[in-house]
This record gives sequence, structure tokens and C-alpha cells, in this order.
Amino acid sequence: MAGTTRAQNAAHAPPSAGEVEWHALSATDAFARVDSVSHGLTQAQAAERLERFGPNALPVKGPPGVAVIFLHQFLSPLIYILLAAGIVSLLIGEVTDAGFIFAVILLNAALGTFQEWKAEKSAAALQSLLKINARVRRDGEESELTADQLVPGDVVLLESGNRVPADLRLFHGKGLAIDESLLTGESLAVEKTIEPLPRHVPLGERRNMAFAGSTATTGRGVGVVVATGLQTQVGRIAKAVTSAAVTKPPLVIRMERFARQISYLVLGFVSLLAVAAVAEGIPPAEVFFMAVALAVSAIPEGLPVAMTVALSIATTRMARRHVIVRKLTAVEGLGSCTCIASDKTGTLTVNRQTVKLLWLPDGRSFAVSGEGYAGEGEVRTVEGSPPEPQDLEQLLRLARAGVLCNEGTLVRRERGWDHHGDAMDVALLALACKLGLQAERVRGELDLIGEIPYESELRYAARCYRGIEGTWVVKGAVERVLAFCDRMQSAGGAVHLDSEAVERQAQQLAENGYRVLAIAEGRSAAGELKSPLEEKDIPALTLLGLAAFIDPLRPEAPAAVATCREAGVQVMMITGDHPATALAIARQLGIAEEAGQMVSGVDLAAEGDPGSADFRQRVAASQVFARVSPLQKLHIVEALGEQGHFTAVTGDGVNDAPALRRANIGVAMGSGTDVAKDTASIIVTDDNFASVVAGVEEGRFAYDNIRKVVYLLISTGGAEIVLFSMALLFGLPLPLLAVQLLWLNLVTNGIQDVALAFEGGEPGVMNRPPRPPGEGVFNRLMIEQNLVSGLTMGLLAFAAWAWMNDRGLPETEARNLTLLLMVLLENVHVFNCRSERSSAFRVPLRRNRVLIFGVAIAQGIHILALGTPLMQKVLGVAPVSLREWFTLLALASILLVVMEIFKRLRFPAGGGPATLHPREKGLTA
Ligand SMILES: Nc1ncnc2c1ncn2[C@@H]1O[C@H](COP(=O)(O)OP(=O)(O)OP(=O)(O)O)[C@@H](O)[C@H]1O
Ligand SMILES: [Cu+]
Repeated sequence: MAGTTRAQNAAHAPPSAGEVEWHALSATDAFARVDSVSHGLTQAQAAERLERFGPNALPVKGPPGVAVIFLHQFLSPLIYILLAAGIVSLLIGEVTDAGFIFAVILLNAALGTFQEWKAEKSAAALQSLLKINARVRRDGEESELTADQLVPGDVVLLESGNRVPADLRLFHGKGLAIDESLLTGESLAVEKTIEPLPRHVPLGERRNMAFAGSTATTGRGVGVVVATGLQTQVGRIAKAVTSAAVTKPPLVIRMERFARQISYLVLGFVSLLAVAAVAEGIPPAEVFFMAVALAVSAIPEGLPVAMTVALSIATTRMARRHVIVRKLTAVEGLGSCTCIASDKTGTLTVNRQTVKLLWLPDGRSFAVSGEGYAGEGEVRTVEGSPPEPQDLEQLLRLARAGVLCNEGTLVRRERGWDHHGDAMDVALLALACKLGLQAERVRGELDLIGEIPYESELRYAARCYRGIEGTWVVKGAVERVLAFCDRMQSAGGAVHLDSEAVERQAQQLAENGYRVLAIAEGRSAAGELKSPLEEKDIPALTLLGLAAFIDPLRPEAPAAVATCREAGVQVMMITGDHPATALAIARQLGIAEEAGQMVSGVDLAAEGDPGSADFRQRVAASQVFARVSPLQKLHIVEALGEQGHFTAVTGDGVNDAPALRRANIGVAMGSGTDVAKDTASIIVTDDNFASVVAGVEEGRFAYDNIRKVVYLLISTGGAEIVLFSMALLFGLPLPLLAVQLLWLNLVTNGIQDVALAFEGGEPGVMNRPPRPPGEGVFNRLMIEQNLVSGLTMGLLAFAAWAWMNDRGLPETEARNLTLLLMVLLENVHVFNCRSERSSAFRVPLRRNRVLIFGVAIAQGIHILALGTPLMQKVLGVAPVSLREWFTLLALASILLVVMEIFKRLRFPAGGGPATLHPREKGLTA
């Protein structure tokens, strides 16, 4: 809020003296002031200015420093308990105990700090992958730069969906409108002009300026950079912009709450035990320390750190698979999503359009050879002969219109073809090249007066050139273009339009999976035109023909769709394309089979109100949504949510933002607009549907790992409670000293629980349905496995304790052995926890090398302690014989057997294939 008010104040404050009022200058004067020209700076100038003005970036508040993270470790009730215990020990003169407690606190804090600091660092590294790009003109050539490279004087090109990278004085614009809400609080996009304005207009009305941080919502524009970095308007308001607010993901919050609840429960229970112990005549001081230690044992204090580690590992793994996580929530979210609503073009297909067929209105079709964005290939009749001269003339006219109504570029370089712009546009340029037309020559002959640039909700683009009369060229979706036409071109000249024949042809092409564009031209007297063109300025047009494009499927897409099906994740396609094209592609992908699973935007609108039952039913019954508007996309996503779906929705356009925001997980495409990326919680850098599915898999891995850590911590804590309760119940002495319990929990388990978070993914996660969206970590399986393993561990340790007492072993010796048994039990139990379903023997050791290392260290440190005089004194331990060690290990292995039996009974079919995950195969190589 504070930001907004300050922004508004700034908007109304008069410009301070001495500041250049860029909006009041003419474009020419503005260029003079920044010493630049409309075809841009030279590279040398830019380099020199970058040196002088510094990078175009605002200072970002970095991740918290190590000291802050370290201090944070002490803000937990657990630490308070321990500190209290340490202080009490000091007061009653137990200096060694106190020293030990403080050492453990420090060690624990150091471990936690290290893990959290590492997680912060990798998160910061990921954020830096999300830099925004800007299109600039330098040395007269257009190229893409990261926004921080911009300097005053650079010429920047804007199009709908771009974030404005610096403050610009606009000098060229076509229907450009900019959302400046970030700066002015005004949510309506501002239409931009290029004329100079009076000096005293407020910021929000400087309509010939584009300010850094705002976003272009429609149109195109070109401007010259007048301020960068801290000199920009946003830079002056906010001296330090925090990077994407780091809020804790809900899972972490839930876990913290869960840990707190368990803590209270444990405290209550431990108090009861303490009362019982005192009643049995154990000295109160001893009982106090035992109670503290027991509380520490049973509270899953390692959980938050282990979770942070698990989530951070997941984001790193996802990044390797082209999924960049912007909001940590998305990690668990992706794993639990029950449906993915995907775009078609570019996500399921490669968006490498190629014109394959041309159709002329007098009924003839021509095949175009050659693949991809290269002007190499030929146009022939479908029978394979070269076109007749009169056909060729018509084809050339069609191709020429495709070149004129075009924003792309395609140039031959020494090494291959360079292209830029919309895929459809580039494909039309390639087509022209195949027919021997030179795009630059064609464009150079005529003078562009104005255009209606392509926006996906318009579904067409129009341009008007100055010729003898106004020459219009229009291309777009067949139904849109036909609405402007009254005639069609044939060999003998223009004839009356037979729109039925054209539509029939278009439908047939679409059913074969082609994307179809209609191309038309027309004339209007040039004098009447004002610069910003509108739809009503378009005169009656003559249809020149149809172009049919093929956009190959992504080779990985069908398999990814099949994976989703196995994983119980529904896949839906939401596209602006023609229904027949959409259905044909959906069939090839295995998303839908029959026409009944497809619904068009028009049909959907006929179902009535988006909140109505009819509408929702129709959405539920459909897999493919074609020719839908961005608003309908939002309504579809809402309907899915209301049906209890947990949806991941992909998008790339300016207008996808509301749907992405409404989705449980908004997925933006790496090549998408800045607007989409800003609202999404995940960005898929390679635009690939298969990567979204990979993200789902990684999300499930992460969630599984968190469950495993919970399992380990709760069951071992539970075991200690069982051991102590049994001892008290049978009137035996306390089985472990307070310091021993602390050692067990903060050293043995403290090392192991974090190591468990490194567990690699288990194959088979994509063979089971997603967990129900409402289900917490503590489902039935979790409760059962904790009960069984906690009881087994506790009873084994108690049996040993009771037997040793019975045999009259000295208490210290018996404690020493019981402690070692507990350490061994925990070592063994980690292997049980590595998989909730499949046998511990089926989980390859190399899937988690950190864990093997962790277990070895935990056991090694203990052995070391047994032999060190200082630790012997503090912990009350002594070395054991090899025979004793092996006997205890054998005893501990019973736990392994019990849990193997439990898993076998619980999952008779086994926990999935014993085969390695594809990535693990690579690990051995
Ligand atoms: N560059 C263009 N010029 C004119 N018309 C176009 C252009 N690109 C696409 N169209 C028309 O607009 C329709 C919608 O295309 P658009 O690219 O918006 O689909 P989309 O919704 O982005 O696709 P998807 O959702 O599958 O990614 C197309 O079917 C086509 O008829
Ligand atoms: Cu769905």
C-alpha cells in the first residue's frame, strides 16, 4: 500500500527543476538531448554509455545474510526449552551437562544455517535466470538484449505483452496501450501517442512516454531510452525493490503448525511421565532433565529445515528439466495437480509453422515443399506439375499479400536462415521466397500508412499501404477474413464470393490438422485514412486464397500425454485455433478421440452463464476447447476449480494472465510475454508440454521426500516415548540419560533427516493417481507406518533394557548399550524410510549418496564418541566389543524385517517396478 501512495504522490508532484521534461520535447529534440538517432546507437556508443551510466537495473534486496539466518535458528520453542535446561544445569552446578547442551544447540544452529543458506543461494541463482529481454535497434539492426544492457539513447521496440524495460520517449506507435498501474495506481491501460505534450501534465498523462515497469497491453511502439536504472520513474520511487516477496509456502507453514501441535502434545505427555517418575521416587532434578530431553526427542525439530532442503533440491532438479519455480508453493502444487490445461501452439506443437498447401478461390490446390524457416522449396500442383502461368500469377499475388501483411523477417545468412517474429509471418516469408519473391523489394516498393497489428483475440491482422489508392492487405482466421470480403479472385478477375465453398475447403483442411489462414486484399482511397486504423476503416475485400500451415507435434508430447493418463492427471487443450484443427491435433496426441470431447468458444457461450450448471457440465465433458477467448479460458479454469480439480494452466499471451492467476498453478512459457511470466508461479523455459509433466513428476518426488522425513522424525521420537513409558510402567530405571537423548536426536537424527531429503525420485510416482487435493501428510499410511515402526523400535529397545537389568548389568553399562542400540535402530530405520511402498532392498543405494554418507557419519561419530575420554565423561559411554556391536546390529535389523513385512502386507503388488529411473541409468555411466 505504501508503495502505491508514494507512487501517486510522485505522479502529481510537479517535475523538479532542472529535470528534462521529455514529454514536452518533440521526438527530434528528445533524440538530440540523448544524442541518438532513430536507427539507434552504435555498439561502441552503447558500450561507452553502459560504462558511464551503469547497468539498467534497480538494486535488488538480496537474500538474508548468514548472520540473520543463524540468529533465526534460535527463534524456536525447542531452543527455548534447551536454553532453559542449560541455564538450570549451570545453576545447579552441572557444568559438563550445561556445556554439552550449549554445544548441541550451537551445532544444531550451525547445521540449520548452512542448509538454509544453501537453499537461499540456489533460489537466488534461479531468480537470475528470469531476466527480462528487450528488443533494441543498434547500428541499424534489431536484436534482443537483456534489459540491464540498455543505455540512454537506445531505441527500443515494444509490442503487446512486453514489460517496458526503461523510461522511453515514444516516437512511433500503432495502437499502443500501456498498463501503468504499478506507477500511477490507474488500472486502465493508457493509450499512447507520439506528439509533444504541455509541460505541466502529471506522470499519468504523459501519453508519449513509456515508463519502466509498466507493461504494453496492445499494439506496437518504438521509443528512445531517456532514463535507465535509478534514474527512471520507478527507480526514483523505490530505491530498493525487493525481489519476488519470499513468503513461506503453505506446506512449510502447515508443517510448522504441525510441529508446534506435536510439541504441545509431547509436552503434555512428558509432563505426565515426569509426574509418574517423581512418584516412583526418582530425584526431581534427574526427572527434569529427562523430561526436557524427552520433549526434545519427540518434537520433530528437524522438520522445517529438512523441508526447506527438500524444496530447494526440488527447484534445482526442476530447473535442470527446464522448469523454473517462481513461487515455492508450486513445487508441492505441481505434484498434486489433477489436471493440466495446456495451450496448443508452441506447447504441444513446436510452433515451427510451414505453409504446406495453397488454395485458390477457383478451386485449385497447390502443394508446397520444403520444411521449416528456410526459403527453399517449390510450389507445384497437387499432381506434381509446375503451376500454369495464370495460376502462378494468382499464387504470386497471394504470396505478395502475405509478405505485405507481415511483421516478421527472414534473411539468408552465410550459415543458414535468420528469422524473427511471429511463426505464421515467418512461414509466409518462406513461402514467398519459394515463389521467387524478395520480401524486402516487395515491401520497399510501397509506403506503409497504418496497420491493425495481430492480436490473438482479433485473429486477423491488416495493413494499409500507400499506392495509387490505399492498398489493404488482410490475413487471419477464415471466418474473420471472409466477413470483410465480398468478392474472390479467380483467373479471369474478381468474381462474386462463394463463401460456402471457401468455408467447406477451410473445414476440410482443418480436419486434416492444418491451421488455415485466409488472405485478402482491397482498395480504398488513400486520402480518407487517418493514422490509427480501426476495423471499420477496412473496405470490402477480395479473397486471394487460403494458406494451410503445418505445425509439427512436439515429438515428446504424445508420450507426455500418456504419462499424464497413467498418473491420473487429465490433460486438456485450450486453443484459439479452429475447432477442426484442434480436434485433429488432439487426436494425434491422444488427448481426445471423438468430436463430442471438443467444444468451441461459440458453443460454450451458448451454454449460458459461466457459473451455470450447464456450462460446468459442458466443461467437465470436454477435453478440447477451440476458438476460445481469453475470458472464456478464465471461465473454463474457474469451472475446473469448482469441480474440485487442482489445475495447472499454461499460457503465454497478455490475456492469459487472469487465467494463470486463477489456476492453482500458473505455468508461463519461456518464450511468452512478460505479463504472463509475471503472473505465473512456474516458467517452462523450453515451452514444452513434456517439461510441465516433468515438473509434475519432480513435484511428486519432493512431496514424497517430505513425507519420508516426517516418517523418520515422528517414528523415532515415538520410539523414545514408548521406551520411557514402558520403563516407568515396569518400574525400571530410566533407560537413557538426558544428554544421551539429546545426542540421539540432535546428532544422530540431525544428520540423517536432512540427508533423507536428498533422496532421488522413486520410479513409479507417475503410475499412481494424484493425492486428493485436500489430503494432508498425515494420511492413513503415515499413521500406520509410524505406529508399527515406532512401537517396534521402542519395544526392541525396552526388551534389551529389561533383559540387561534382569541380568544385573550395571546401569551405566546397560545405558551405554541401549544408547548404541538406539543409534543403530535409527541408522537402520532410515533405510525403511527411503520408500514408503517398496522394499528397502529395492531402493538403489546410489539414488541417495548423501544418505549413505550421512548414516556412516552418524554411526562413525558415535563410535568415535565411545572412545573419546571427554565424550565418555559427558555422555556416560564406553567402548563396546565387536561382538556386542554386531549383536546389537542384529537386534536392530529386526526392525527392518518387521517393516519389510508391513510393506508387503500393505502393498501386496509391491511398490512399483524395481527398474531404475531413466536418469539413474545415466548416473552409472
Ligand atoms: N500472425 C497472424 N496473423 C493473422 N492471423 C493469425 C496469426 N496467427 C494466428 N492467426 C489466426 O488467429 C487464430 C488464433 O491463433 P492464436 O495464435 O491466437 O492461437 P492461440 O490461441 O495462441 O493458440 P494456442 O492456444 O494453441 O497456443 C489462428 O487460428 C489463426 O487463424
Ligand atoms: Cu483438467
